[in-house]
Amino acid sequence: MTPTDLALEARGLRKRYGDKQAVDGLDLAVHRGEIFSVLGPNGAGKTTTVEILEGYRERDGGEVRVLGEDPQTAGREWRSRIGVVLQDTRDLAEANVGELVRHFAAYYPRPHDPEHVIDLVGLRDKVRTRVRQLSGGQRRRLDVALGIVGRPELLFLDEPTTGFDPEARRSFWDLVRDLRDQGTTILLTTHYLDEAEQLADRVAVVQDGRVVALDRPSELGGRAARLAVVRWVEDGVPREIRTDEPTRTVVELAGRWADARGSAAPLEVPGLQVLHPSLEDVYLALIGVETSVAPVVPTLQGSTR
Ligand SMILES: Nc1ncnc2c1ncn2[C@@H]1O[C@H](COP(=O)(O)OP(=O)(O)OP(=O)(O)O)[C@@H](O)[C@H]1O
Repeated sequence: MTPTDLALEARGLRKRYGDKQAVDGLDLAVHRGEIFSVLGPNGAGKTTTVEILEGYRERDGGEVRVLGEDPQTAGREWRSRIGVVLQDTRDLAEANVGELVRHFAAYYPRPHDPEHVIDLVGLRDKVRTRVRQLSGGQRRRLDVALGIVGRPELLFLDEPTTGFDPEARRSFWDLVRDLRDQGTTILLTTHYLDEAEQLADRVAVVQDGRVVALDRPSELGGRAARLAVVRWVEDGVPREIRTDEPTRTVVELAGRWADARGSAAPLEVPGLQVLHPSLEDVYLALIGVETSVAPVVPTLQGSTR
């Protein structure tokens, strides 16, 4: 991988607020053209990290390159190449949707057609509506429109679908995939595990200011974390086996169960269940939260949860 294949790279990133070490030696490398998701519990250091990468916050230590430049010293030309979905457009409450998107487009050298962007985010029928009259979900779509209208090479999406209804989330996901397919690199922070699973090419789990796991969503936590759990109840005692061959395990269990009871035909095994850990189960195990499927996961820090 050459440095130019990376849209952004952070090494040993550190940031402290008073006696709180919010970012504590964090490493991150995002390839050009990928959707990279950052997951982590409240207070893990995600927003601080993203704001440093966006150039809105100074770091205490570490190396950062975003589109080849240090965000702390990069100029206007660099800023026009990144897109940031603002959390809040309240200051602009009196403008209407169409005015605002056109106004933002004018700041960029190669913007998308504002009308096309308004269609893309599904706000065509709100084009003359003032910002303060939009619903929460419509406001987020407007935030996204403002983030992408400048045709950014790198787009930061911070919890973009908060307040969306299920249908709006799905159409937003399609929009994000389209942007990626057109070559936009996307850094997505989200609290929705299904969103990361649907969208992200790779996921980093951040806890206590460090990356504790990094992989494709389907591989996160490693093979052991993905083992199926076969459960049943024997003599009133719950039993379980972790296996990558749940079908064979169930067939063997059923055969043994019937044999032990002198039956030639299969018998129902009480409480039989086959469970597959979801990304959410793996994620919760990584950050140390117990769930009913609780897989065993190694973290990048060397410990096992
Ligand atoms: N301006 C600040 N001054 C002091 N402490 C701060 C400041 N900003 C963040 N912190 C603290 O730094 C830690 C990391 O916060 P940060 O907002 O980066 O986490 P986060 O992962 O984005 O959390 P959330 O998911 O809740 O948005 C938290 O303990 C937070 O209280």
